Formats: sequence, C-alpha cells, structure tokens
Amino acid sequence: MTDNSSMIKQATATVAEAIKLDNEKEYAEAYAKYQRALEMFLVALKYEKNPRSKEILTKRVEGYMVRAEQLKEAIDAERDKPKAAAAVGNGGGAEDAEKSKLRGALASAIVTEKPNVSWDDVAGLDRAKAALKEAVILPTRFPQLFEGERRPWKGILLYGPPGTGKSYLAKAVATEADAQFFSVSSSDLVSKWQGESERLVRNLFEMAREARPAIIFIDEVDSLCGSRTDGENDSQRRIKTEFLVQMQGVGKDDKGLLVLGATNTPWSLDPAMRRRFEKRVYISLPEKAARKRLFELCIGETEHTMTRQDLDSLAEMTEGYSGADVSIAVREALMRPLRICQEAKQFKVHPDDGMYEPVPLEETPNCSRCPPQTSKSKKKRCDSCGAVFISLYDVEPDKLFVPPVKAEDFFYAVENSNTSVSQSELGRFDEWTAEFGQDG
Ligand SMILES: Nc1ncnc2c1ncn2[C@@H]1O[C@H](COP(=O)(O)OP(=O)(O)OP(=O)(O)O)[C@@H](O)[C@H]1O
Repeated sequence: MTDNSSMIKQATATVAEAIKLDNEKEYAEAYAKYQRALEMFLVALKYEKNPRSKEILTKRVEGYMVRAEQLKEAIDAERDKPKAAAAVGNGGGAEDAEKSKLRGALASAIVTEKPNVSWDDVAGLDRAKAALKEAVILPTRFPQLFEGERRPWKGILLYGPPGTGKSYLAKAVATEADAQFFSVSSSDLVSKWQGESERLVRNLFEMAREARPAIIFIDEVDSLCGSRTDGENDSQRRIKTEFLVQMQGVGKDDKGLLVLGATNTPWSLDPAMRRRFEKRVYISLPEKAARKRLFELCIGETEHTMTRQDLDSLAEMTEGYSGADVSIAVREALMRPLRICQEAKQFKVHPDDGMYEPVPLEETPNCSRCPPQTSKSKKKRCDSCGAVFISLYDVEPDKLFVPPVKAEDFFYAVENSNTSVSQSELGRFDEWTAEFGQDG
C-alpha cells in the first residue's frame, strides 16, 4: 500500500470516529476528530496524483468541513451562554481574559487603519478593480443588485508576479470600501504566533464577523495555505485546517464578509483553498498605457521638463517591467538632480532672485573665461559669466535652486535598470491562469 492510501485510510478511520461521536452528540470531541481527519485528508490531497480521485477527495473534504464548521458554531454558542451569564454577574471569566489576550496579540498583527490610495492611484488593472468593486462597493451601496441568486463574491484571490500592485490594490480597496479592513501577513501569523496561530485565525474571523461589513486581506496567502507539506509541522497544518474551516463559513452565509488573498505562487495553494477563492484574478505585468500612467503617478508633483512624447518612449522602453520596477526607475531618475547638486563644483547665480543653480560636473567650466580651479589660482567667481566656484555645502539653504528632473535622467535610469520578472515565470502564470484563473 502506498503512503498516500495509508494516509487516506487513517483519515477515513478518524472521520468515522468523528461521525460516531457526532451521532452521540459529543460535539466537542467530534469537532476535534473532524479537524484531525481534515488535516490528514489535506496531506493526502496534496500527494494524490489521479485527478478524478483528487476531485472526489476534495468533495469529501468539503463535506466534512461544512460539518466541522456547524459543530464549531454550536460549540461556540454553547460556550458563550455561561460566559454571557458570568459577564452579567461578575464581569467575565478566565476565558474572556484569554480571548482578550489573543485579540490583543492579533491587534498587533493586523492593520486596521485606512490607507490613502484611491482607485485612480492604481494604474491599469481594470478588470481586477471591477471585480473588487463588485465585491465590496456595490453590495453595500446598492443591496438591491444582490437579491435572489445574485450574490457578491466572498473570496477573491489576487495572484501574479511580484511588484505588480496586489498589495497596493488591496490598499485601494481598504480606502474606498465602506467596510472595516483587517490586513494580515500570513508569514507574520505563522512565524510570530506559532502554536497560537490557529486560535488567532479563528479570532481574526470572529472579529471580522462582528465588524461586518468587513474585509480580511491576507498577504502571501500561500505561506498559510500552501500545499507544500514537506517540512510542514503540526501547528502549520492546524492553522491551514482552521483557515479552511473558517473560509467554508464565509462561503456559506457570512453576508458582508470578504476574504481577499494575494500570492505570487498560486500553484502552491492547496486545492481546497483554491476553491474557497471563488474569483481568481490575474494581476499581470502592466501594458504600455498602464506603464505610462505609472510614470505619471510615480513622478506626481515633482517638477520635470518631460514632454508627452518622452513619456510615451519611456513606456515603450519598459516592456516587461512590473509596477515596482517602474517605480524604482522613477525614484532613481528623481534622485539625479540631487547628485548634480552634490557633485557640483560651480554654481550659476540667477540674476533676478540670487538663487544658486548647480552646474553639472560634465558641463564645467561654465564659460571659456572661467578661471581654472588649480592649487595656484583659487579665484571664486568668473568675471565673465558670473559663475561661482563653491560646493553645495557653501550655499545658503534657502538660496539653492533645485534643478528640475529632465527626460535624460529618466532615460538614463531606465537604461540602467532591469526587469525583475523572468519570461519563464510569466509562462507559469499564463498556464495557471488558463487552468484556474482569469485576466485582471
Ligand atoms: N498597478 C500599479 N499602480 C500603481 N502603483 C503600482 C502598481 N503596481 C505596482 N505599483 C507600485 O509598486 C509598489 C509595489 O507593489 P505591491 O507591493 O502592491 O506589489 P505586489 O504585487 O503586492 O508585490 P509582492 O507580491 O512582491 O508583495 C507599490 O507600492 C506601488 O508603488
């Protein structure tokens, strides 16, 4: 018998015990057994090669998850009853204290304040924006659009190469949505809260449910729900199971709760997890028009002397760049005037306002009559053109004229930069999109 079939056999035996306990109304024990069985089934799923068997197994796992979720709700409700009574009597018990400790820990792992990124700050990605608006804006603003069988998306996965704006888009959702936003990095959850993580996950969902309408954003969702079970320890498996159970609840009847996930490696997601994200949107490298917009956004209000045509050429030259690559090239270009200031050995004085403008090193001297700055001759001013031979630190701070950034600064920065995403990586995303996703 292969290892996998023995794992399935064990899981089946454990689930049989869970069902028996369930029938005997021993719900807490039944829940624990279901969880254990689910952990084993998930490992088995990972190693199952036969697509048909995989599908059957996934359906079974989902069925058990539904039951585990129902039991959890019943157990929680039962547990809350005496707690509510105790709260009336003496202000809460040990369980409350533990819960608030966990929530305190969680508060440091989640970001709830609103960022300041609007839809317009995100270049391109129109279909992704439309899907997110459908999920988070329309249901609260126009609930009548979601009557009958038309239900908003409950789980959306943003996937794509690094630096394409997945987290940035999530920030736009947080800014624009009229909902409480909970943002967690799953690598943080896993690494910082080992042992506690599964309860933290449960509390995270509880807090979000209480705060509905709410959005839970999980960055690097693959590190929480990946299928790479090699080296995965018990605690990680339990987090994953808890997450799947919670997500199953979201898929069912959690009105007003959206789970937004982001990953650079969608293929490493557990199949069961992948199905929880019913909408999977590819956040691809930006097209030319989006790259042009990215240049504009990254330059913002900074003074420059570029024409529309220069911008067009830059957008053309940066094919294959991610949004993050473009923003790094722009930052590089924006720094070039600072370098001119720092390197300058000569400044021109503006006759109208007395401001000092640095002369780029390669353009010195300013005129043919400028005195040479040798060890013998140290004349500080040119009588002919008025250039002054000083360094940046000799200029009064309020007299410094900052040279605007020029097109050549951008061309230089782009020519000296690189794309961070390889063709082979892109191929992998295309394959995954064809099988499981859709273009953003
Ligand atoms: N479409 C875009 N519009 C505007 N800015 C973008 C866009 N894509 C990337 N950027 C810029 O690049 C930076 C990095 O993007 P972000 O962190 O959102 O990428 P990511 O896809 O989440 O990457 P990773 O997967 O590595 O976390 C952003 O802070 C933003 O400045």
